[in-house]
Amino acid sequence: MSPDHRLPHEKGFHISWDQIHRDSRALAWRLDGHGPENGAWRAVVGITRGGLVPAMIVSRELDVRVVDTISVKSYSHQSRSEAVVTKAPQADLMGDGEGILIVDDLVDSGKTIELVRKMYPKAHFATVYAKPQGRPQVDTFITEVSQDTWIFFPWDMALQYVQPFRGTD
Ligand SMILES: O=P(O)(O)OC[C@H]1O[C@H](OP(=O)(O)OP(=O)(O)O)[C@H](O)[C@@H]1O
Ligand code: HPA
Ligand SMILES: [Mg+2]
Repeated sequence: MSPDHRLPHEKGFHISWDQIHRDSRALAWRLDGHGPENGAWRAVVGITRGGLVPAMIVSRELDVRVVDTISVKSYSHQSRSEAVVTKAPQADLMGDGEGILIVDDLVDSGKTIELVRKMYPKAHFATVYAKPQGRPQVDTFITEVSQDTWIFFPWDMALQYVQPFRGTD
């Protein structure tokens, strides 16, 4: 994608599979022992689709075997539209969210988590990455990036050839 297509984001932060794995593990370790039932979490819920990778890694690290999903759609390419829930997790599992760890890959404007938090006010919200505008919406995160940075995840990228810095004749 050309830089023009990335505007209005000034910068790109490109994350490899290895990096998201390490950062998701760091998130799990930070959350370990902080659940309400003897430190344990009742369930991990991933916000689709980006939250599914960190949710899987967190649930694996914390040995949580109950994993569910909530589907929220809010972005089409890089433009934001109204966030809508297109699939909810199991109602009897969720209750008001007490003991539930809800995981997403990142928080940007905070609108996605704001919507989910209204549904489950007692849940704990965790993201791997956070931008300043959405930061107040998350309880735990690992790395902050500036608001004008677009985060590129490994599932949206592919290895490709790049020209040498000095070019060729
Ligand atoms: O804090 P916000 O401004 O709401 O943005 C953050 C959300 O946007 C992205 O999801 P997206 O809606 O693009 O869907 P996807 O996870 O299926 O790619 C990202 O994965 C977060 O869920
Ligand atoms: O920076 C971002 N990267 C990928 N998806 C996103 N959805 C909102 N912000 C971002
Ligand atoms: Mg998402």
